[in-house]
Amino acid sequence: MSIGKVRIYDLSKELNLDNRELLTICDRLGIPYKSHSSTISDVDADRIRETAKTYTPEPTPPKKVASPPGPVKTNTAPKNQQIVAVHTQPRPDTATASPQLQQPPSRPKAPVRPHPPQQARAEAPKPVPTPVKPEPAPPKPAPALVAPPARPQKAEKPAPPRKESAKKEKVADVPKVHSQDRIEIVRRPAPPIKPEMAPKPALPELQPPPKPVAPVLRSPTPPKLPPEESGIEVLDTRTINKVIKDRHRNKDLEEEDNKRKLPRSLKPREETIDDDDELELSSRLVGLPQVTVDVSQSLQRPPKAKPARTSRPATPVTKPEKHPEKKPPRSRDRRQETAPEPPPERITIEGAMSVQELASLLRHSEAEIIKILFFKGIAATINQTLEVETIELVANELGITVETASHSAEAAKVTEMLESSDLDHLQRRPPVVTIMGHVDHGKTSLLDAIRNAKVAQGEAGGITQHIGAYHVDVEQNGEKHQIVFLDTPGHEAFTAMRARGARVTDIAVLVVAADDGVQPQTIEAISHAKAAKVPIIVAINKIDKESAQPDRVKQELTEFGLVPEEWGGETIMVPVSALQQQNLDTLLEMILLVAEVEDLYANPDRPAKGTVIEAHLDRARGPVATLLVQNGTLRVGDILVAGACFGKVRAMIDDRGQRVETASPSFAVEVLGLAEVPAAGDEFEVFSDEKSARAIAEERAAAQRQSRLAQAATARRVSLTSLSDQAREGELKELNLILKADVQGSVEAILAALNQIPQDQVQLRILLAAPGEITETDIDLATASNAVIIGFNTTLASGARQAADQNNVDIREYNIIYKLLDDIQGAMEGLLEPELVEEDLGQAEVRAVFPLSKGAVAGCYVLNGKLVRNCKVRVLRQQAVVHTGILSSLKRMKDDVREVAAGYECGVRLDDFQLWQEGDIIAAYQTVTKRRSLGSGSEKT
Ligand SMILES: Nc1nc2c(ncn2[C@@H]2O[C@H](COP(=O)(O)OP(=O)(O)OP(=O)(O)O)[C@@H](O)[C@H]2O)c(=O)[nH]1
Repeated sequence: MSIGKVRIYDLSKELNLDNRELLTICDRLGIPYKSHSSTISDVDADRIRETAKTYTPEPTPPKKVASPPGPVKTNTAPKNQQIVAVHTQPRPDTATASPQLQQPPSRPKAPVRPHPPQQARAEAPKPVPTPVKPEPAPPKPAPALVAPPARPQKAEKPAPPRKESAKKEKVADVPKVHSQDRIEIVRRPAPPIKPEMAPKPALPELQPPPKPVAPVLRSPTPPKLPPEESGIEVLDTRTINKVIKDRHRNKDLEEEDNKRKLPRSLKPREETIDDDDELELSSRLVGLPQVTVDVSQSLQRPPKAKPARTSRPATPVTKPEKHPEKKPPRSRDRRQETAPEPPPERITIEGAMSVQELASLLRHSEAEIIKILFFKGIAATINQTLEVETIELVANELGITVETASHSAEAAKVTEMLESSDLDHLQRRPPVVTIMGHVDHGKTSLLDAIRNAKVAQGEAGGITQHIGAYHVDVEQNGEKHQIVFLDTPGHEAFTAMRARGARVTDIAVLVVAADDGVQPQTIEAISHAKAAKVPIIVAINKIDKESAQPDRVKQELTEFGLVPEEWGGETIMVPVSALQQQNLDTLLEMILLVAEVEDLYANPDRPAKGTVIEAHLDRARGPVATLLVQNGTLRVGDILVAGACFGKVRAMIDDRGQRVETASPSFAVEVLGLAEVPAAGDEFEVFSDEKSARAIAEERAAAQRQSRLAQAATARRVSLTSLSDQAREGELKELNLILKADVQGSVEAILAALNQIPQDQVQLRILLAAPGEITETDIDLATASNAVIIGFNTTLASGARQAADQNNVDIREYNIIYKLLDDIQGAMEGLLEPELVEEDLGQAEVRAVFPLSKGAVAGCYVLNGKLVRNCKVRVLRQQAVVHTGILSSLKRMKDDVREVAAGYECGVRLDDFQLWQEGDIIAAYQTVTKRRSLGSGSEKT
């Protein structure tokens, strides 16, 4: 590809052609490109301009859609824009919470449509800019079709008889093959990516019968993603940190950096033990005291006991999905004979597995696994069951990434919101965008700047705590578009929520501060977006700063597969300043551009389906859930099931605080009327029949209860077995916790933050972590397992307080996460045995000895410090300790005194020592307790 200077997209605007047409010309001229956001050289651009002069647009290309232009249509007419946007200004009185839906490639019924569009085009003044949305067609039955004037550009080249030649490779045949209805969907520019796909590319989706399934809704993942994204790359923090370190180590060698494509740590480590070592190790290990742990209980497990996982009882052994290869032989002898297969880069597991199974999965010897465990302080045998955390520990050591099946499924989840029956009613929907990035890189500011509102203020703890959703209206080329932003929080603690954010996202905007570059959460965000196959647009923020180095950021991003367009890559990178509102229009334009490539359709004419973005219990209003409608239209009065919660929509409030009656695809609304608080990430669906809705909700609730019981049982078992383990361990302590919070997001945030607390000396056990009130059941669990209950922004159910008092259960309530973390850390430190430390008080020299009838008194001179009655003393004679005891009597002259300071004389008598000699030194000291800290050694109290 030539190092472009002109973006195809811009050229299409210049020539008044639509992107697809321009791509067709590119194909004809043999100019390579990947998408209409690709750039091409000036020379190629000139060739295109030349060709464009004689270019004849496709006859029927149902191309654009935009239903009848009139953007403000009300629900009346043929459902075009019916779902009136919730725009700021002339909000349709009835309140219809819906971003504008554009009749998708309006699937007209009339196969004959070629004419209308044609005319439309002909009439449509080419003026690229905006207006002139052909009013012409409106009256016609299939206005939508005619409307396409959305892209007036074409008009210009009307004359030349619509030669199919031009477009034939791509869309041309389309209309013929398929029922006219589907044409538009197909027209998506995605296919152009590969010229070979020319002959009716994505058409299959359009076929009426075969349900197109998810691909339509969720981005089929065009070219946006970098090359190696073939596999899902979810990097854990350790790997990320490694990568960062690597990168910084080589910071100054930028050229080398350039060459380095994949961070070393992402590749499997080569470090293997030779056979000899292995043998030796094996034999050594065989003799190891069987101090083994029930590793499944993981008491010995060093640090981080990912509590989140606790919730899911480790299921029996699992297999990697991605390693179809046969298991390597297990016997050690045979193992040594076999040529080792290259270890995998990542494995996927579903739960615990034995050392033997893990070895086979990792393609390393059992001895090596055992060795690694051994050096981590875990003595394990070949048949020992390892928990997920332990497996991760081993795999990390080997440079292998571990994914839990559920995790990867979640990340890569394609929400199949569309059904085949929707095909005939598809309309374009606004893109749902998530803003991701490292802490303080300006996510909130950017969102603020874009929607011109204040969000950053008043966030408890100074950080965004909950996911919200907002939409903005963007006018482009005279057309009104909408973009829905999910407001994802930026603090590291909310990683889990952010990951979820990517799940319902069509496009991820990755914010990277130009003065700070790629940071751990930047990389996490990249891997989450890649895993979810969501296209990434990079916003290089804070370019107003003097220290901004946008090129450096680009350079750093290339290491993670994001190569800027201007460097020949495919990633759109827009330098912006949220603070000075610089370049925001370009960013929005790019979002719309990418959105156009994605197939973002939904059928508003059906009952709603979507995802719970957030939910909490409001004291006044009851359960409140923020629902993102992904298909269909949600209406007040609808009966729905969200996760295991049944509900009837009592009221809906949009992101601007307005009550609305309906919410259409891509729109998020706060819904009142649920019976319980669903979990964020739960899917919801509207049912026509209350009875079946209730039945489904109950069924799911029962399943949840079941797993909760299992979870509690597991927790109890853990607690019991821990007794023996702890006894063996001697040092290890644990703090059992039950965590209840207002919303799932908080739960996850807190769990993630707790994970950061060092746990090598005191381990945290989260017996239960769930949103909701603190109930008597929680108290029971706490009583049974000697746990402390932590409540975050939540309340106590009736009877809970009394039960807690009766059972002496400690309930701690918080509303600021940092305070909670401090307390937990304090409590953990409190569990460490305090250390007794000696503190010198002073020294005195014996200058005379006065025998008494009973014993003797030493006449002393205090050299330094002081002597204190009842303090501890050592009697030193020629630097050797001749006695240690308590200073039982201390006199000045004849008076008993409490202490004598340096420079004074005094009489000292010890109960159990009389053999004083002149010249003896009395060293006085006291012992004090010092609190040990979790991090390192000890710290004074
Ligand atoms: N100079 C400059 N400062 C910016 C810009 N954008 C954001 N900031 C500043 O960067 C800091 C962090 O901005 P936020 O928007 O809170 O960052 P965030 O990524 O949302 O932070 P978290 O919510 O904590 O993850 C604030 O002090 C902003 O004023 C920018 O374009 N230029």
